[in-house]
Amino acid sequence: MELTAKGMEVRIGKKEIVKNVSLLVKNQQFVGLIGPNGCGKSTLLKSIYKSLVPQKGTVFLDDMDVLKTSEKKVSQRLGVVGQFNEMNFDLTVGQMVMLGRTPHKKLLESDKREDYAIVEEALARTNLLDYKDRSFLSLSGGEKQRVILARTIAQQPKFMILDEPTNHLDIRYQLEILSCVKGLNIGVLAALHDLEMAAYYCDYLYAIKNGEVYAHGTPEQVLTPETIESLYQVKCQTYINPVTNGLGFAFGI
Ligand SMILES: Nc1ncnc2c1ncn2[C@@H]1O[C@H](COP(=O)(O)OP(=O)(O)OP(=O)(O)O)[C@@H](O)[C@H]1O
Repeated sequence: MELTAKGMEVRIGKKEIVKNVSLLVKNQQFVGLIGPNGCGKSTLLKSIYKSLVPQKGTVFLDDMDVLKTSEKKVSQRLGVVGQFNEMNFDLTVGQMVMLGRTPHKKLLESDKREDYAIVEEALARTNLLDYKDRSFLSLSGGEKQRVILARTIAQQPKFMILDEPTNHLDIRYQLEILSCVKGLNIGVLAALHDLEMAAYYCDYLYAIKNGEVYAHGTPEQVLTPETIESLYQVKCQTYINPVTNGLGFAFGI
């Protein structure tokens, strides 16, 4: 499934936060959104997944006009792992992940054997089988993050948007989560702060600065010292990471 966002503009109050951004995620591509704090990544993603209404722009998932289609229909195809996942009421991990099945059910329809099997598989993919009966609110930040990903996997979306999915996660789980998402073989658009991970997992990158696309291309094209220095106001040198054989980065101020 292909995502096409064109001419996205978001203003909050008088401030222009997203300025005429267009981007494309081709079928099964893993596309990363990078850029400094406050450059507009989350706002852009929210305007794409209907959490806020852009002043201008269109979003299509293949031929589905996302901004004009009902939430339920969109959720049958698009899964979202947002940045903040706080809840005020408690559910078990199993119940939380079962919520991912909601878009595929009719009102008050009960859970079927197939739904339980899908939930088990999502828990297995995220290494959470042992947590199934734990209370969600008792989990650590990183564990909660994995549950939210499991819920989104159980939704069986054809496209996934993730806003800093590795927030709260230790190094091992950062790698596991991104490998897990990559292994879904669906289109992915993810805001990522870690440039080595972006270089390693992404097929294509959009760098955002002051609400605009500053650069886009393959990780090798975008993640040059010059672009990184301009985006983040740091000194930077790139090298080949001896462990991953991917791009590595050394920073200083
Ligand atoms: N509801 C709001 N009211 C006022 N300003 C807002 C609102 N939401 C976002 N902003 C501002 O818009 C700018 C972009 O915020 P956004 O969260 O999109 O950035 P980001 O690139 O995702 O940052 P980070 O990397 O820190 O998560 C920031 O300056 C933020 O303060």
